[in-house]
Amino acid sequence: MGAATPNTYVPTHPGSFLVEFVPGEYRSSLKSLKSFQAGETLALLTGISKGVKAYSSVQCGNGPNDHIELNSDLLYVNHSCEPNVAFDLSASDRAKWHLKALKKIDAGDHLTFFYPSTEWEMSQPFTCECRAPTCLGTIQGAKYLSLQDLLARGYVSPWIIEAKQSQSG
Ligand SMILES: C[S@@+](CC[C@H](N)C(=O)[O-])C[C@H]1O[C@@H](n2cnc3c(N)ncnc32)[C@H](O)[C@@H]1O
Repeated sequence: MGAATPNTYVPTHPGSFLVEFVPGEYRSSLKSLKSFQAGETLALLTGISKGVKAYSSVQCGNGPNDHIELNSDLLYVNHSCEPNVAFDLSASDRAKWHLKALKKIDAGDHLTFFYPSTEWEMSQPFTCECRAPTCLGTIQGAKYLSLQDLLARGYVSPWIIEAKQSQSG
């Protein structure tokens, strides 16, 4: 699925999430239409496919081909340095991969995840506009952050924790 446009948009999770389209490159975002408790699963990652590293991919391991495309509105989950959701791809069974709440989410909240929690070295680094008090500025991937900075965001993929431990060891 390529990026949607406002004219052709059909929600992939009707009743749960809605893309808010903003003119300009990469300005759009995903809003929750429902409330969720911390720890709750917002959605299973159905419809994913293998991909190559891209602005739209999510990394699922340290192999060269360990990138997936979400093929859904979850593409529009922006980054925040104080995120409210995480992509948990830790299960060996892909059917269990899911988006989970890191804190209480109210209907109307925008969904954000901490991109370095899954991305080692991003294809498209950017200057973060999350405005969180603990904003890290430039977001390039886990390779460029300390394990402490990663763990402070509530969730990090287990393979990234291992890679950071080997990097510093
Ligand atoms: C997977 S897309 C997320 C959806 C994107 N906002 C869009 O409209 O297509 C990732 C891109 O969105 C932008 N982005 C996401 N979070 C951001 C943030 N906190 N600050 C600035 N840009 C961000 C960056 O350009 C990033 O490469």
